[in-house]
This record gives sequence, structure tokens and C-alpha cells, in this order.
Amino acid sequence: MSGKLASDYPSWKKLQQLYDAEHSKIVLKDLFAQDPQRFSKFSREYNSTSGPDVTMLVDLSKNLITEPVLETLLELAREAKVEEYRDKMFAGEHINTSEDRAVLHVALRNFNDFKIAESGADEVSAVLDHMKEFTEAVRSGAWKGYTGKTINTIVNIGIGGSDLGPVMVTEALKPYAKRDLAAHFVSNIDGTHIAETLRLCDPETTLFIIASKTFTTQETITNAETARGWFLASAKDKAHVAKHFVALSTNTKAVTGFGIHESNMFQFWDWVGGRYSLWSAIGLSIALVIGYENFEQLLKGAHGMDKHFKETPLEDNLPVLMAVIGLWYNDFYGSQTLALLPYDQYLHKFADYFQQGDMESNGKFVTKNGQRVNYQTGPIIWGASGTNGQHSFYQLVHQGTKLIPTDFIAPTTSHNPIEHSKHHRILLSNFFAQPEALAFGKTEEEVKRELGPNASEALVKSKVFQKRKVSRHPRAYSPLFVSVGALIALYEHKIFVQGVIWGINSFDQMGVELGKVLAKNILAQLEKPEDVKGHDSSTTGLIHYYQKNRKE
Ligand SMILES: O=P(O)(O)OC[C@H]1O[C@@H](O)[C@@H](O)[C@@H](O)[C@@H]1O
Repeated sequence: MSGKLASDYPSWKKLQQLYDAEHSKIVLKDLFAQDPQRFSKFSREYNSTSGPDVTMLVDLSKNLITEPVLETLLELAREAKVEEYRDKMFAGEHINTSEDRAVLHVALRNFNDFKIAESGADEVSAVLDHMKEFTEAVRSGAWKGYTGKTINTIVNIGIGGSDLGPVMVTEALKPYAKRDLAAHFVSNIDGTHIAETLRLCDPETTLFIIASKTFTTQETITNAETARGWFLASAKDKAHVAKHFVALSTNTKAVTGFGIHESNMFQFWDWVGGRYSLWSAIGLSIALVIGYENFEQLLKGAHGMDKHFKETPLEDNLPVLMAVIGLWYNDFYGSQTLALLPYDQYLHKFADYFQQGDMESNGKFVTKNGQRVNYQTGPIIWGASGTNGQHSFYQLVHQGTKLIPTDFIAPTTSHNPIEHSKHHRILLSNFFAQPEALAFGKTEEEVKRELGPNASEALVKSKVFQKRKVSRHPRAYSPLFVSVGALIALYEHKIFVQGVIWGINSFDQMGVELGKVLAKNILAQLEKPEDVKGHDSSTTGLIHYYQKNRKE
């Protein structure tokens, strides 16, 4: 990010030469055969050095990398000044240049460890205290609804970063959930989402959490107004809103304007990006579901990974290693996507969450200096939990024409060791088998040997697996809540490192603005056909069709 394009660095050119010379010859089976130490050479164990114990093994050995490739990739990280920019982030410098903001999600889980100068960083613990007090009041039943009943349902209304993190983490940490407190999440502007949710709620026992950094997001404010209207239809008196609506936001004026009392507002700061905000007040629904103590453990798990990222040499730095290997596929092998494949039902929203985390951060085509890049930036993120994905899209991953980097993730211990852990053993046998199949494939000779001499050539060919598919496995160990914190932080920092190397600003999201502006304009024209002006013939035709065919 020193004003250069990534492709200008000498190491980038060296990587291109390495790719040109080796990519058509590289076969994982041979690499493993040639080097019995390959697994230990290319895997790293993570043991947290602060807070609760988290251990994790990240096996990078089944990637299409050799020692010279990895050395050169790390050279690239050094030339791009990854360490310098990492230190700037932790110091609170305004590395989000387009918005002139610091990027300090690490301050939200810091517990006075790193010194951070930015204003607001010293207010974090006061907000955590507020969250703790409130969480305990609701969970203990001390907080009552307007008719004196205990709260038994929470509804988080938010979208994007104000929704996906709470949704993903409350699912991931379900084993710790208070089972008699139902949690719902409403994000979509489609009235179906709020309508179906309200059907499950009782106004006397429901608490609405309006989560919006800006408190201007159309979906969230519209859904919040609908919820307030629904509530007041029963409660009648506006004064009762205080018992049933709280806000998570940076915008005090808009929150109080909505009718939520300032004492029921949980603050955060402009240096918390939406997609990095689950650690802030935006995590209130998480704390309500799993309890404040467990929420704090989640933060501490992330802090341990922050410390690792900040203090570990690049050679052993997990986010850096995952970032540069991802870049190797993205920019040299031409892979377009990264599949996140957690073999853990509790992590079934992990890929959805990092779709925003990664794609909104690194889906940019100009550098911080406004230069157009001449290489690929952020990958398309997708995935599903194992083994469901195996029965759906793995066919293409194994035998399709695309090279798809895959991150396999699994916990060593199950929260549900039912049937003497039979399920977990079957799950993990798939977790071990799939990357093995991807890495080593099956040759034509092997297939022929299996099928015997009478098999047709077409059948033989259809059963061949190529030997150059790739995978890497971050494996999180239990206890889950701290591991989940560390796992999320691992990916957050991976995204950061890639953004630095590509020279882009990973912390703004200008690309989501244009659609919002156009929708606002169209909304004002939807009533009458003669109002529909200023569009291309396709957009005009579509709107006219809707106007003609709608049934109110
Ligand atoms: O939290 P608020 O301000 O409602 O924003 C919600 C979401 O809006 C989107 O347009 C994006 O900008 C996201 O980064 C953000 O998380």
C-alpha cells in the first residue's frame, strides 16, 4: 500500500516466473512423496498466549505451494509493508483513507492490553458494562415488559453488518444459549420477514433491538417502525416503548428521534466498520442469548488472535499465511472463488457471514490512490456446512473444470457426542477424506485396476479425479466460544493482509451506494406510470409491467 500496484513489486514478478515455470508440473502426490516433512513444514499450531486457551491447527500442506513460492509470497507481504500497515491499524491511524477513519475493531476486544490513542477507545469498557448490566437484567427476569411480564423473546432488527454477525455467532454458540429466550433476526425489507417474525411474538414479552450504525438504513428503520406500530397497537401508550425497544448505534440524534431513550442506547464509534461490528454493542443480541460472561470469552478469543497477528513473525503468522496463499490462487492460478466449508453444524452461517466480511472489504477495483488495478482482488466467498455440501456441489469441486480453493474447518470435539460420538466420527472421517480426495485424486491407472479390463474408456475417464485440487484446513478446537472468536479474527486479519497487498481500502463500501440512490428515486415513481422517467427502456418496461399487474 505504498502507492504502488501489487504487480509492481519485484516479488510479484518473481511469483509470476515461479508460476510459469512450475504450475503445469506441480503434483501434490509428488510433493508429499519427495518430502516426508511436508506436513510439519507447512502446518502451524496456534496456541493462544493471552486469555482463555485456544488451540488450532492450520494445515497448509495440501496447497499447491513449494518453499520458494511461500518464501516469495512472504517477500511480497514485506514489500507491501503488511507489518507497517498492521501496526498502523493497531495504533489507530486513519487507514480507512476515503472516510478518514481509524479501523479499530481490535480495540473492542482489547481489555486494556494494547495502547490505542483514538478517541472512543477508552469508552469501550463503559459500553461493555452497560451491556453486562442490561443483559443480566433481561436474562434474570428483572427487566419487565409493560404489563410486568418477563421478556422471553428478542428480535434484532438490522441488516448487513448489523445482522450477519449476530446471526452467525448466536448459531455458532447455540450450545450456550438460554433456551427459554427465543431470538429472531429481521433484516430484509420484504414485509414477509417482519410479518412472519411478529407472528411468533407477544408484545408483552418481546424486546426489539434496533441495530444500525447509521440509524438511517432504509430496511432497518422501516422494519423498526413497523415493529413499533405493531407493539403500540397493543401497548397503546408511547411511554411503554422504553421497556421494549433498545438501539445499537453511533447516531444518538436519530435514535432519540425514533423514541428510544438515550439510556436504552448502546453506543459504538465510527471506527467500527459494520462488517467488523459484532464485537461492539451490535453484539448485544449475542450477549443476551449466551450470557455476558460467554460474550466476553468470545471477545477474549478474538483478542488472542489479534495478539498473534500483531506479534508473530510473518513465517508463522496464520492470517498472513492464509492471505498470501489465497492470493497465490487468486492472482496467479486465476481462481475466482474461495469455498468455506465448516464441518460443524453450529457454523452453518460462517460462509454467509464472510461473504460480507470478505467481499464488501476487498471487492474493489481501484487502489487507495485511485489507480485501477491490473490484477484480481477479493475472491467470491461461498460455501455450506459439511456434509451437506458434499451431496450438493462437491461434484464440481472434484471433477469440474475450475480450480476452487477450499477451507475445511472442524472442531475436534462435538458439543453433541450422541451415540458415543458416532456422528462426530462419521463427520470427521468425511472432513479428513474430502481434502485427501481433492489433493491426491485418482489416476486413470487406478480406476482401470479397480474396474477391470472390460470397463469402457468413457467410464474409466468419468471416474478419474485430477490431482491438483487444493485445500487447507483451519481446525478449531473446543471450547467453542473462545475458538469461534479466534476463528473469526483469523479471517478478519486475512482479509486485511490481502487488502494491504492489493493496495485497496478494505474498510469502505462505496459500491453499495449507487443502488440505494437509484432505489430511492424509483420508489418515488412507483405510483403512476406517467411518473416513471429517466430510465432505460428495460427498467421502464419492468416498472410498467409491475404497475399494470399489481394487485393491492
Ligand atoms: O448498520 P447500518 O448503518 O444500518 O448499516 C448496515 C449495512 O449497510 C450496508 O449498506 C453496508 O454499508 C454494510 O456495511 C452495513 O453493515
